[in-house]
Amino acid sequence: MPFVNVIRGQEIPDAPLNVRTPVVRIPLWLAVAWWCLRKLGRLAVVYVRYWWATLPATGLGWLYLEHGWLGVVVPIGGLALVLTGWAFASPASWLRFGWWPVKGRLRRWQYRRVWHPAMATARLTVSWDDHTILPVIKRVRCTAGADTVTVRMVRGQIPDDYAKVSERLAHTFGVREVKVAPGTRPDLVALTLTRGDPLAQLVPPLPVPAVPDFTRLAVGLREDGRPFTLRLLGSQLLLAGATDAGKGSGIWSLIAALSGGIASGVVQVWAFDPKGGMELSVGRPLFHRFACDDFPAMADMLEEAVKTMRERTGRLRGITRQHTPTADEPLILIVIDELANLTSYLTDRHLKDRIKAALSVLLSQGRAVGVHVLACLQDPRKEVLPFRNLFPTRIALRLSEDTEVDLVLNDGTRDRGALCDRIPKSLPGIAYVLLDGDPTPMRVRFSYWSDDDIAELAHTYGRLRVVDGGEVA
Ligand SMILES: Nc1ncnc2c1ncn2[C@@H]1O[C@H](COP(=O)(O)OP(=O)(O)OP(=O)(O)O)[C@@H](O)[C@H]1O
Repeated sequence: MPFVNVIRGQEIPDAPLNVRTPVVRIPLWLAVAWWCLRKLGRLAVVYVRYWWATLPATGLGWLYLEHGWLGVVVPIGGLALVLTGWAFASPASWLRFGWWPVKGRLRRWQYRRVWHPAMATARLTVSWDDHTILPVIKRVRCTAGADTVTVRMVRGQIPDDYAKVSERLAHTFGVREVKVAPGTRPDLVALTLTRGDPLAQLVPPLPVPAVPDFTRLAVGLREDGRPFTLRLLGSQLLLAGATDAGKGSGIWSLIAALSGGIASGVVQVWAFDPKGGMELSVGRPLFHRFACDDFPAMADMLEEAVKTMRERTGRLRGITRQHTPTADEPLILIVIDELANLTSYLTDRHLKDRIKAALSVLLSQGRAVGVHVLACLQDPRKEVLPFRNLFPTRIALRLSEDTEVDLVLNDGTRDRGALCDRIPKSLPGIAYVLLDGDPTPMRVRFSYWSDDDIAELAHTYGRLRVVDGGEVA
């Protein structure tokens, strides 16, 4: 026998406590009227929510009733003409204020249709107290080839929860890539869904500026369509990539961006090509110093750079915190094609220690006095750990394994979208980089300089020719 009877409409005489709820009889007309009212209310909500579609439709309906078909065709035709004129006259403003906002609304509707299953399969829904709580789409913004979906997270979630399932989300929404970044408020996360690939086409050599801007050297293209620029002032650069990943195009893009300065004497490039000169010897006239297989000469050159650096430091101490390159005191860029050849594979222990010591000093103290290093590395497991934090700018081309990505860039960067191990071999020169402290990695492609382009560059801008430490003017 139940102790308490709570069954609606029933009374159990021998139950000690009956809490039967009263039965209220509602007339049919009232139930129908209530149902109609609710449906009308929902319709009004939809009408207001989708005002951008419902208001024009209402206007057109009114015009049709007042003036017949002509009343509909004339305004639509007129509007189409005005929009076409706008698109031709000012494509940028048409995209920004005309097409992309409309596309954003359509896309928002598309994402909402599949949102619940997408969140459920990615385990981003939260079940609590018999309810399933979904993240909410706040806004969708479209740009060329990418949509940025701002999502209000469920309480207790963090952006990294979304980053961890970014690959799954990309497949669910049928896009090439999903990148995750914290939103403008702590409860928001921004998902950037990239569709097409603006980097699939080869990036041709960029124009060489006569006076290089050391804070913005254009070396390629970003996936958002903007130029990929590198800051050399105050930085040291590490370029990691597997065999044939395109380290050469990274080196040559940077040297090309500096060539105007090489010609005027404001920049000196000291090139180390420990793989026998295969990569860099084409551009020899551009280099102030060049060494390819003479390791003692390389150690001497590095120690000479340290000496120059120390002299400058002594002179500039207390005067300025950042050296300004001039023809009398040029910016020195030390380019090392394969760092591990100097620091790991070298069998002469004494030589190796000399090189390592000089490099450590240059990397830690050189950037303030205009002595910079661009080091390439094929296998990040070899030398990246002792040196990694001495390179403020790290660029990862195609890598062999997913674990290498966080080794080169920062911990957690692969989860945030730097899929270097997924870059196809057919797309050399594509890389991921962290720009200006932004935790979301940017996908970029270096411009491609063929041997002929490099030879022409060297012919136009080259000044000195130096072989294995011996200077040839
Ligand atoms: N940015 C680029 N765009 C298109 N093709 C490129 C680009 N960079 C390199 N390539 C092509 O990819 C191939 C390998 O390039 P590269 O020699 O620069 O790779 P790498 O990483 O230096 O290789 P290695 O480790 O063997 O020195 C070359 O055939 C080159 O033509």
